[in-house]
Amino acid sequence: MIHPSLSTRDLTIRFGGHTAVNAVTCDFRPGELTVIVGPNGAGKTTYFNMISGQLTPTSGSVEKDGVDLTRMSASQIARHGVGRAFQLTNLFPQLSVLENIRLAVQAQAGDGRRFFTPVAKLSELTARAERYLEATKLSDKAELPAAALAHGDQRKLEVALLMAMEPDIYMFDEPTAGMSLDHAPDVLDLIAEIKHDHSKTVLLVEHKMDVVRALADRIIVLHNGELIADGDPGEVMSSQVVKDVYLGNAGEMA
Ligand SMILES: Nc1ncnc2c1ncn2[C@@H]1O[C@H](COP(=O)(O)OP(=O)(O)OP(=O)(O)O)[C@@H](O)[C@H]1O
Repeated sequence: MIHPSLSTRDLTIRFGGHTAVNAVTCDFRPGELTVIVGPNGAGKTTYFNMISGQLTPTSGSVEKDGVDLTRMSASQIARHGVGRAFQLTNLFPQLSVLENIRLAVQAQAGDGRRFFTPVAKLSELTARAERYLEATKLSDKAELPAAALAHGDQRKLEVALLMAMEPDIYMFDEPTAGMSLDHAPDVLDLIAEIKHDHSKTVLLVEHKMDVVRALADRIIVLHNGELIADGDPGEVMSSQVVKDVYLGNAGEMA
């Protein structure tokens, strides 16, 4: 059995009297893509927010490769190799697409604070940035200001920035939300490629069943903040407990 790269133990958060995530214990392993499903308000995003440090749990813990991340800030957690795709929060809108990726590569290389970069080093960083540009099919947009990208291309740029961080754990929260049908396959192909790298662990929150079917190695189901099912996609989706949960949410799992 492969050793878990990421674990949550009894992870819990309460907002006032409301327990949004309740004692979720789960291990995630390299080479595995886990899709987290559940009805609206089940606690999926809140669970993600505790793993990536946007929220501090009320109790329980998050551990990566034996390191306790529970009380760390979001940026410390990112430096420990947990990368989450965010909508444009780490983007410089006026800089070109390539420059944005190069800055992310530079930050990953530990040169983020250096004002002057030697030319040889700069060309190496640019070459790496160009690889991510190509992987995300944005090469023809390299010189455009990031702000000028259409929504679908901005989502691809988010993935490029995430790849440039070279995280061990990739977290995606509805990566194709709001995307047109012609752009979504590119992003899904990228995630599929990431999952083929067996050193990476991928966590995905997703409502769209075609996306879940295409990518999931494993599905976990949250309901009212609790983990109610965990396992092989076919088994989980056909289980009675999942059918019961979704019965009152017809149409949600399209
Ligand atoms: N900062 C907060 N303060 C108070 N309540 C919150 C906060 N964040 C989340 N909640 C509550 O926690 C519960 C879980 O919300 P969460 O957004 O994690 O669900 P979700 O499964 O991601 O839903 P969706 O699929 O609709 O995105 C909800 O009842 C929500 O109202």
